[in-house]
Parts: sequence; C-alpha cells; structure tokens
Amino acid sequence: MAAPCYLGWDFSTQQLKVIAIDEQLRVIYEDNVHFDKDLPEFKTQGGVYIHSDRLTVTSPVLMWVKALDMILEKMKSSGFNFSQIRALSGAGQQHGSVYWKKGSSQILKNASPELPLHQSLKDCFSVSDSPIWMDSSTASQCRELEKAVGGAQHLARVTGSRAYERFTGNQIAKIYSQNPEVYKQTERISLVSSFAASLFLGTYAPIDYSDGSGMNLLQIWEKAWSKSCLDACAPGLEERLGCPVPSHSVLGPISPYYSQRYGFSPDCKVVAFTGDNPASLAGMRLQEGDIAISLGTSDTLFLWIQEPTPALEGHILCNPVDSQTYMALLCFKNGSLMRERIRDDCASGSWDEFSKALSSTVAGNSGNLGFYFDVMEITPEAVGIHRFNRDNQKVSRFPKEVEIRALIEGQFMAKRIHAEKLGYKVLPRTRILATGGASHNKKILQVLSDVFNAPVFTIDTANSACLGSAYRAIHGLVAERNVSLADVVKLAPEPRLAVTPTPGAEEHLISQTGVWSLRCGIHLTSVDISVCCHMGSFSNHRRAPRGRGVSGCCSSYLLADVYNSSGLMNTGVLEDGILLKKQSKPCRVTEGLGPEMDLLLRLSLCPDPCPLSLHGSEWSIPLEQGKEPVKKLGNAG
Ligand SMILES: Nc1ncnc2c1ncn2[C@@H]1O[C@H](COP(=O)(O)OP(=O)(O)O)[C@@H](O)[C@H]1O
Ligand SMILES: O=C(CO)[C@@H](O)[C@H](O)COP(=O)(O)O
Repeated sequence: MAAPCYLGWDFSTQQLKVIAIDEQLRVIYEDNVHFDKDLPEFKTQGGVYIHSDRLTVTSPVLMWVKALDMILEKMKSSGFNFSQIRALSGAGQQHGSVYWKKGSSQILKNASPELPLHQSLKDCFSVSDSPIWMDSSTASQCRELEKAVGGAQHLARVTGSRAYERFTGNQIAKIYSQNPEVYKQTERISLVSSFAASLFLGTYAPIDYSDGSGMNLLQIWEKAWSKSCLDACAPGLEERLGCPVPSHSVLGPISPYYSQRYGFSPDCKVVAFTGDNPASLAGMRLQEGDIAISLGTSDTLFLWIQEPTPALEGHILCNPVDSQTYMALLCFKNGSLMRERIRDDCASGSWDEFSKALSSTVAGNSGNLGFYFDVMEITPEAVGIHRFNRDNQKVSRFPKEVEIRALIEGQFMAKRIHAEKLGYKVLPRTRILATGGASHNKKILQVLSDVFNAPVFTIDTANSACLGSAYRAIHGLVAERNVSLADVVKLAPEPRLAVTPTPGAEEHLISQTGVWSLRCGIHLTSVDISVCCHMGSFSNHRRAPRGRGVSGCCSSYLLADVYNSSGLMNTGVLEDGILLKKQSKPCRVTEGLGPEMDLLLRLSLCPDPCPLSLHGSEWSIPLEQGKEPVKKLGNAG
C-alpha cells in the first residue's frame, strides 16, 4: 500500500495552490493555478474584477471551480497517487462569499464523474461574481449594522471587529437590499473556505469558527451566530449559513465524484476549511509572543492571543488550532500589488533591480518618507501617494531608489505602529515569522527586520496557508482525542533565521516611525503614548546619551506634552533627557494634538544635537521663527 499523505489547499486571491505532505511532514508535492495566467478566459486582473465605482471588487465563482478541475488534472497527469491521501483540508481568502441557488445541493451531490466539476456546477450560483475581501462598497450597511447593535465598540465586543466593509455580513446585507430576488433564490451562503470544502464534500460544508469570525456575525466568545447581527443584515440568514463548527472538525468523507474521477480513497476525510490567515497561523506554528507577517496579495499581521480585548481597530478571530484562545489580525490592502506597481515604475518590472535599490539606500531613507495607498487602505483608512523629503516638505516625486525604500519602510512602519496600538510589544525575544510571496525577497525582509529591530524567520515554503491546511488535515483526525496541533507538528522543521537587524538601523527608523504615524493622522491613545515612552527610553538609554538623540527627544517631548495638554496628569519622569519612569495612570487623549504634532514633526527632523534644553526635570524648546510659542511644560510627576 502507498505511504499515506495529506493535502492542503489554498483558494487565495490570485491563485489556487496545493501542497501534499507525508507522515514525516515533508512536502512531497506542490503546485498552483494562477487565475490571470492559466484561466485567461475569465479576464481577471490579480484574480479579481474591480468595478467602475472602484469600490466593488468581485471574482467569478466558476473560475475557482475551474481552477480546481485544472489543478487536479495536472496532479493526475504528473502521476500523483490520489489513493494515498488520508485527509485533506484547506483555506480560502477571508470574507468573500458564495451564493448557492435553490436546488444546487442536489447538483453538487450528484455531479457526474464524467464531467469536470465546473460544467456540472455552471448554473448553481445565484450571484456569479462573488464579492471578495478587497470590496469596500458597503459603507452604508456597516453604519446600519453598528447602529442596529448599539455602536461600533459593542459590535467589536461581540464579534471581534467593528463593522468592516469587506466583512461578509455587510456584503450579504448589500446583496439583500439591492437585489432581494437574488437573495430569495439563494438557499445557502458559503465563505470562500466553506465553499471550497463543499466542492470536496459534495454537500454544503459548515463555516468554521475562525473564518466565521470575519463576518461581523459570529459571537466570538459563545461561538454562535449573533441573532441581532443576523437580523440587522438580512431575513432568514441563519438557515442560509448553517451552524458554525470548530475549525478542527472532520466534516465527512470525500464525495464519490473524486473517487470515481481521480481515484481518491472513499475513506479520505475532509477536515473543515478555514481562512488563509488562520491557516497560516497553523502552518507557521506560531507561538505566543511571535508575530507573523504575511506578504501575499494583502499584507497581514497576526498574533496568537490569550485574552483579547476587541477594539475599534484590528480584528479578533477564534484561534483555528486552539479553541480556548484567539488570534489578533491586522490587514493591509496595499500589499503586493502596490509593491508590483512601484517595481514596474521604478525597477523595470524586476525584483532583482528592486532589491538592488534597497541595498543602495540606507535605513531611514535619509529622512525621506512616503505613504503608498493606490487603493483605499484598511489600516489606516487612507488613500493616495504622499511623499515628504528630509526637510518635511511635501514633494511630488523621489528618485527611483528612494521611492522603493520609502514604500517598503512605510509599509513596515505601518505594521509596527498598528501592532503596537494593539498592545503588542517588541521585546528582545521577539521573533517575526514572515510568509507569503514577498517573503522570498531577502532585501524586503531586511527592511522588516530593521523597522521592528527583531530577527525575521521563514519556513521552507512561502505557502504557509497550504502547509497549515495540510497540518490541520492531520490534526483533524486526532483532535477529538485532545491531541494538540503542536504535538502533531513537533517533527516539522523549525522556522529558519533569514535576517537580523542591521546594527544602528533602528536609530534612524524610530523617529521616522513616529513621524509616519502622526502624518497619517493616527490618533494618539494611551497605548501610543506608552509606545512612545518605550521608544523614548529605549533610544535614550541605548543610543542618545543626555537626550541629544533625535528620536529620544522626540519621544520624550511627545510624552510630556501630550500628558500635559490632556490635563489629566503630569509628565513622565525625565532626567537629563532620559525617561526614567512611565506614568502608570491611564491617560485618555482624543483630539487637539495639532500644534503638538507639528512640533513633533519639527523635532523629529531636527539635526543632532537636538535643541531641547533640560533643566532638572523641566525642559523647553527654542522657538523657530514665526512658529507658535511652545508651552512650558510641567514638573516631572
Ligand atoms: N521576489 C519577490 N519579491 C517581492 N515580491 C514577490 C516576489 N515573488 C513574488 N512576490 C509577490 O508575491 C505575491 C503573491 O504572493 P502569494 O502569497 O502567493 O499571494 P496570494 O496567496 O494572495 O495569492 C505576488 O503578487 C508578488 O508580488
Ligand atoms: O481580508 C483579508 C484578511 O482580513 C485578506 O488577508 C484576505 O484573507 C486575502 O488574503 P490573500 O489572498 O491576500 O492571502
């Protein structure tokens, strides 16, 4: 009998990918179908259609089915032995939804093994172009949902996120309100992940808790649909969604279609599919304290978290491999496609040239800073390309190599700032685990390492969602016996060190990071302030004796002045420019930081030695001509 193996699938934005692993967790097969290249008849760009309103983004659902037919045929012609597969699982781009027309469950169940699946299923979808995660056309539905359930914060507390335009509940609400007839004809609504599982199962697959957390519909603590959220989106929604299940559930045996057409064993089990980010968490074997950064079509950042506090930014999802815990997720829409655009404009379409530009410029980009959001960003909500030179002047262009570094540094600064807003602290033991297509690029990883001042690790494949799905397939078979995923994958190779921070880089990057966040209009909260404290004390102690370092003084200044202007408390303890103690009292700062922002910008760009003068624990800043006077700051607290 052939040695057993396990399959992991990933229905992502630009491609369908598959990995097979053996019992020793070695990858024995890897393949993909690229939607634009391999299925040109669908005329997608990057796997999607961007509609004329520039807000609506969809993908043709039959393209995903045809991609599955194609990849299975490729496996068959390569001689792949399907009978050895014990179990399979998979992942899908998150939030996207598929609408099955009334009567489709019978067609799915009775698909003829003589035909490729896409032919049998061609009339099964009441919505032929599925809304996907890049869609941002549901602002009014989001407002209505938040209003219906008692506000954004309440919705976040219940479902893990405030209302987001791409989240499935809001997408369903839009379809229902714009086309109630279509909604009426729909008997089942799947996520991309549960849709893909349904194709293998031959019947509608349930939504798993982890991907279900990306819908604004699931109560993440109780792990059940929220009635008030369902009611706010569309009538009769519960029956169209089915009951959610734990992510490790075995859903049943594979449909006879696959045994008859490809020779799968009828005993091959289908384990619940989940979102691509949750699957990556499994594939990277993330441990608490690690931070994972996926550089795929979207960039995402995620963490394993024990006791989450859902907030107005970021998402809390049920953990796909441990039912007691959660994962925090941030998503950045301007990821690889933005990098590809700048690569095409500035590096003749070549990643090699792009990498050379990163090598020929230095950390901190000599003070040049940029924001690159070709499309409306999710985190933060901002759009457009904005460039600032070292004199803090807005400029319309940068030399090519400066542009490339500004893009990559800006992308990673945003990740650090927003991770810290979530409460994440970069500590000496922090490991960054990188994955996704761009993690092949060492020069990009070097910038990541410099911005976070932490080592970056990678695993053997950049397809961590596929690999995680294959691991989850094995885990599904034993999870009922209380075996953890960590036990299942203990023989897998450890992540490998890819790059370490460039000595001295952080000094140039800290002040840039502060400027980046303020430039972006990111509101400062008590968490930001403590981050600034941390950065201030860190750089003062380590690099800028007696407060003369640019980054140190900028952070300390910010801390002191914000505390003062809030009127709530005194400054932190400053002594000779060194921040000795952070105020522990909570401090709420909501607005009114205009002049302070400007000062921070001026300070952070000021030359070394910094003009900050210190008198014991009080300090002041010499004025630039024509600028507002600076407040004399209070005593150290
Ligand atoms: N050497 C490289 N340097 C930077 N980016 C790369 C490189 N190779 C591939 N990529 C990027 O990887 C992206 C695809 O990543 P992937 O994780 O497979 O995406 P998805 O899972 O969303 O389909 C491509 O859009 C491409 O821009
Ligand atoms: O919207 C999100 C996460 O919230 C995206 O991360 C999607 O899950 C798309 O994934 P990729 O195809 O970019 O990997």
